[in-house]
Amino acid sequence: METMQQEKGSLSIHTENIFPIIKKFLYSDHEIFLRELVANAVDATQKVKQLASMGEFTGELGELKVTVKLDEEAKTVTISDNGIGMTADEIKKYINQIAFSGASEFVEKYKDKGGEAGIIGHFGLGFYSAYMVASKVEIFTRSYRDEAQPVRWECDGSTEFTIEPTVKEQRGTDIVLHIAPDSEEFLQGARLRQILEKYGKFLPIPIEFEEKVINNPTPVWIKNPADLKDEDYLAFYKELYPFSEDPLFWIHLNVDYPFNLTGVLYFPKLKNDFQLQREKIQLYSRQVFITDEVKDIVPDFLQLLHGVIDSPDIPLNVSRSYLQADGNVKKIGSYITRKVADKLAELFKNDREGFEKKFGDIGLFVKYGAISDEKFYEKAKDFCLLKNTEGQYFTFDEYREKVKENQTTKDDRQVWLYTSDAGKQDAFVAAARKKDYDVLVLDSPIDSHFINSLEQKLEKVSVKRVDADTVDKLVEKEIMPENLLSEKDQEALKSLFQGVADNKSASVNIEPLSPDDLPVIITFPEFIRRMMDMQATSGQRNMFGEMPMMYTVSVNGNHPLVNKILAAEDETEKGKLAKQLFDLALLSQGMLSGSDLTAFIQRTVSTL
Ligand SMILES: Nc1ncnc2c1ncn2[C@@H]1O[C@H](COP(=O)(O)OP(=O)(O)OP(=O)(O)O)[C@@H](O)[C@H]1O
Repeated sequence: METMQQEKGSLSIHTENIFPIIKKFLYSDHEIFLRELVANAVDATQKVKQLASMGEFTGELGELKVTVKLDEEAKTVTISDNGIGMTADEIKKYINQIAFSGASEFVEKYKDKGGEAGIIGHFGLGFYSAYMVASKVEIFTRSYRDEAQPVRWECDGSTEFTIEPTVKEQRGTDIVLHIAPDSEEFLQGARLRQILEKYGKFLPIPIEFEEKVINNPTPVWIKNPADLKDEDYLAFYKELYPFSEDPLFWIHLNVDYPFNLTGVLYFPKLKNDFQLQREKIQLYSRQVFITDEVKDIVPDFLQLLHGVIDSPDIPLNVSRSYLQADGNVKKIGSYITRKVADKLAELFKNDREGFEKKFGDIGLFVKYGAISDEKFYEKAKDFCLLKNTEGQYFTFDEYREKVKENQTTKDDRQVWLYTSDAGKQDAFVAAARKKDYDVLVLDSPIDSHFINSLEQKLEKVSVKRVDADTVDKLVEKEIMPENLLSEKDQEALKSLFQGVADNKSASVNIEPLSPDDLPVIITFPEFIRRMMDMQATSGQRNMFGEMPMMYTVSVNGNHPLVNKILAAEDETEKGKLAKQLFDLALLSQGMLSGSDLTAFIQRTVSTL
């Protein structure tokens, strides 16, 4: 065994203040010290295992593990491993120089940008992150090399360190943190356990804390898909999200070129509430949890999925703007997008019926993807389904065929009709169905955006809500019914109803509808209504401000009751009739409320 003596030295530091700076920058994320030190300990065990497999280490490997110990009285937290260990020279090189250069590089880079969100928790500051919580750190280590002298290193966060021979029986490293007075929260067992479970739940070797192993070293994503059953994937889902409903299906990701990535993505039952996203995709790097804020790595719509992505190729120690420009990160986004689209296409092709049943739960996701990602749309256009009021499902092409005959306008455009609420818009749906028009159900919060993007993408298709116009005008045909009323009668009706509506947002039209249609119909012009809907769902302050919804009052010139108004002698009688018909139209659109509704009911009762 080589002999060594105590040695003192000074870290080659350009600024004396590095530790206070580290402390300040990492303010919000002190807890990652444990992630960093445990990850180093795991790496050390992996290294000795690798040496053994290459025949460079022939001793007893033993059961490789990492142990975290808390000593409340001594105010220390110790991270121990039986990994590769370090010689005195290695400590000098790896701890005094390399680890330190990592820390000083960090400070150099970010000293002016301490506030930039995102960098902080992601930056693997490595060994020196110990000084965020410790006033003094000791290392006891014994290298795997037989002849190596065990050493003890100590540094109190100043630029001075001590290194000296020590006694240590076992191969490996103990890192002893003397917790600083301002970090005593880390002297609580429950807090340490919480941090270990957050970052270390799937580390590849056992992590022991308070006599219990806290991790599952072989999560499904690192296994071979061929060896896994559905139960395994479902059990893993429960492990990730104990309180969630089972997912619908999943994709096992596995790629090693041009970047390294494994993972499992699950499709949850989304229903219609994509605002309520509690569970998130978790990002790991070699089984170390990094974050569940993946918005710079995974395209927005994919964030509706759940599961795990593990990639050592995602740069974590850089700022957000850099991340977005990073080539690997972009490729990862498009790889996942392609995999997800392929999986959906395969499900659609192999089991159309099953796919239709699931569509209620994944439609929101598919539509969101189709709107926001051109490449996804290219695939999704063949499996994105439209459902009609009869509960039948169609692809875009199938639907085009279905309505071609009956819903093509005189200028050769198709009009696709939809309802956003089949119950409320029942009268309009019924009118359209009577004309043999098909009506789609598009009632999810994303649909106003989806419809807009459909119109831009599909040639010669307009999409209109059933109450966007009177039924004859929804699909403008060659032959429009003629107006039988005289100009004078039309004028008279117009000013009568304008008076009754008493509303600047209402415009009155006299129209030659069928006598079977309702006498007065209130409709909302598609374009403005949709823009307002879109702004409401995207939660922006909108350019329409508090503007009331514009609507059209269509008076059916061919209805007997309208003729009765014209025939009435007395002006008050005319007014009364018109008011009653107008209120009925409001009622059918759910727009009659408060004292107007009460008055309407009383008036109606008194006529019976
Ligand atoms: N428990 C340990 N056992 C053996 N060597 C260790 C241990 N902890 C640290 N080291 C050595 O010290 C070096 C520096 O560690 P540090 O954590 O600062 O940086 P890193 O692990 O190389 O990178 P990162 O910044 O990503 O953590 C390691 O590369 C390793 O060689």
